[in-house]
Amino acid sequence: MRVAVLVSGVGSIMEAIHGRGLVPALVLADRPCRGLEIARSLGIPATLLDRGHFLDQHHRLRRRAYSDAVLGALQQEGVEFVALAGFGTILEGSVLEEFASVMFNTHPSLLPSFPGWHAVEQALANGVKVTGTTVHLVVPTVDAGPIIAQEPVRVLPGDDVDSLHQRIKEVERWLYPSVLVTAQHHAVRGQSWWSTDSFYAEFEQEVQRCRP
Ligand SMILES: Nc1nc2c(c(=O)[nH]1)N[C@@H](CN(C=O)c1ccc(C(=O)N[C@@H](CCC(=O)O)C(=O)O)cc1)CN2
Ligand SMILES: NCC(=O)N[C@@H]1O[C@H](COP(=O)([O-])[O-])[C@@H](O)[C@H]1O
Repeated sequence: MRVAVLVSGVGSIMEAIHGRGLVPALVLADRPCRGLEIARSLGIPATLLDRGHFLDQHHRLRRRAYSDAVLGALQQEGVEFVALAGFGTILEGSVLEEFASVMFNTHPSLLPSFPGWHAVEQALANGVKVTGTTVHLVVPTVDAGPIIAQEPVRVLPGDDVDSLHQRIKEVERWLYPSVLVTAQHHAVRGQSWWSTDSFYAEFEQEVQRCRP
């Protein structure tokens, strides 16, 4: 299955996906970031599709124009499966339709708590004792897609955003690839494959094999 990973940050989740043998056909970033550098160092085709180049568009059209450009880049590489890994731009329109039920995201909270771009900060600000990570399908409403997997992470005394986020990432780096490795054997565009017994059974085996 030809997989694309979309990044905006340091790329440690993308690196973990690669480390589990799921070699991306393309890594795409919406801004210059270390994730692109890591991809190139791994010999993975890497594209900067800078969303800053779409600022001349009217705000309402900007996101649509950018999303259409992402779709074009994915189609050019024959991508069949998309994993967002710290990708910082909200997508809309045809790219979401084209990759319905085969576009994934990993989010650093237990959705529906703390959606958005500042989930770890919000968990600390609200004083929760347990947060975690969520793997979900990407739909037009941000962080509202069907949940595929979740894992809890305890908040420790003295945690700050960095320390808590690093512990969450430690979980993401085994949980997200476990979902993706399994899903590539079951995912069918436009079908609710994630609620089948066969997917869940294989996913559980993958988790038992890879959970630290
Ligand atoms: N249609 C969807 N697009 C995206 C989703 C999604 O679920 N549906 N997930 C996000 C990833 N994400 C949270 O997991 C997320 C990323 C970015 C934002 C956001 O507010 N972005 C701002 C700019 C933020 C910045 O760069 O400072 C924006 O796009 O205006 C919220 C949630 C990826 N896309
Ligand atoms: N709302 C989206 C969001 O916050 N995504 C988060 O960005 C980080 C990327 O880490 P990385 O750059 O080290 O791969 C991950 O923790 C991911 O959950």
